[in-house]
Amino acid sequence: MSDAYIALADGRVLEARARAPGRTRGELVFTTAYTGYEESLTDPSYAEQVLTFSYPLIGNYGVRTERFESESVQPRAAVARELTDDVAEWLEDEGVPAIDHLDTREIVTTVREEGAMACGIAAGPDATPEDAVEEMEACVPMSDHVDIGAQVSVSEPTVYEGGGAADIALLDCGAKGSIISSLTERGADVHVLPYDATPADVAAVEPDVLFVSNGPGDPENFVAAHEVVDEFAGDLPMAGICLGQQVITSALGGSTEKMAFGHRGVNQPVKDLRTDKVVMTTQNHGYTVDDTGPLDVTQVNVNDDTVEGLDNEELEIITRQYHPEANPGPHDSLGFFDEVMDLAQSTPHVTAD
Ligand SMILES: NC(=O)CC[C@H](N)C(=O)O
Repeated sequence: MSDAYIALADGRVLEARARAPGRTRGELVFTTAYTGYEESLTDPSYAEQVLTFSYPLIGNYGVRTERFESESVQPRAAVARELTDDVAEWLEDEGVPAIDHLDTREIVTTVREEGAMACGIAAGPDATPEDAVEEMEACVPMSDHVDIGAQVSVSEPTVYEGGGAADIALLDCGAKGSIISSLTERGADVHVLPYDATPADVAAVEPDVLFVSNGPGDPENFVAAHEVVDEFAGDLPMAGICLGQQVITSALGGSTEKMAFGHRGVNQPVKDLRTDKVVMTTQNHGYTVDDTGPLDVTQVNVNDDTVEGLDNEELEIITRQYHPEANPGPHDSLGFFDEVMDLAQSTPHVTAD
């Protein structure tokens, strides 16, 4: 008798073992990362998703809060072939359902073939397959989570001091902690602003750079962030990571589209078109830039040619689709933050009036 079930939108229901009880639903995605489960499970970009680990053993070096990217577990549920007790207990304490002892290869191949899909999970002594199906049927498409930013953003402005070398206004659409620390470590004061900050809120911190963070869900739903980008383009240098790249691009007249199953892992090869150099990158996204608008493509994914880096020298904009801050993942692309610091030195400040 199983005590956990996962129902997929294609009609399949898989039996599993409950490791943290509960019922939930979300968009079923997978990561191929073989390390960094603490960082992935606390990455706000996973809100409203059910995260499957393709690597079979998750938790073999414990759980340490120093590695967390935010204060709570962000995916709706975790799925792995085998979760250690440390991870299972952490997820149970956080009230996040977790299941293991199922064929995660079947989930990965299904998502690869059919795309990210709705799923429902029921785990615990009284769980039934019907409960999981009921959850799956109540799951809404990711783009219907129109105010997803409210789940993951600060509600009040918060300043992280790094020494005053620059003032960076960071629109927190669900920022990973290591994006903030990558900037403070380079001397910047980071003014973290809510995802729905107004242009006046941004001007009030007199920033040298506007930085749009990573975040969950459909970038088109971050309407206020689009308005801020539109307002300051040309007057203030801008940088963005992942959702930040997507928001900046579409605010300037480009567009984004949903990918079949996205990129999630720590070994995605990215080629810089100006240097021909290839680096390994950390990724976690389900949308991609389609039309780049006024921005030039600087970097592409070696596997599928999707846009990984954009810039516009005149507008002083640089963006990345992958996660240069790593955490987890290779540190090949940390130099992006030095480029952001260079942008901060380049122009007169915007001042509040
Ligand atoms: N990590 C991110 O910022 C993800 C961006 C967006 N939610 C996507 O899935 O593409």
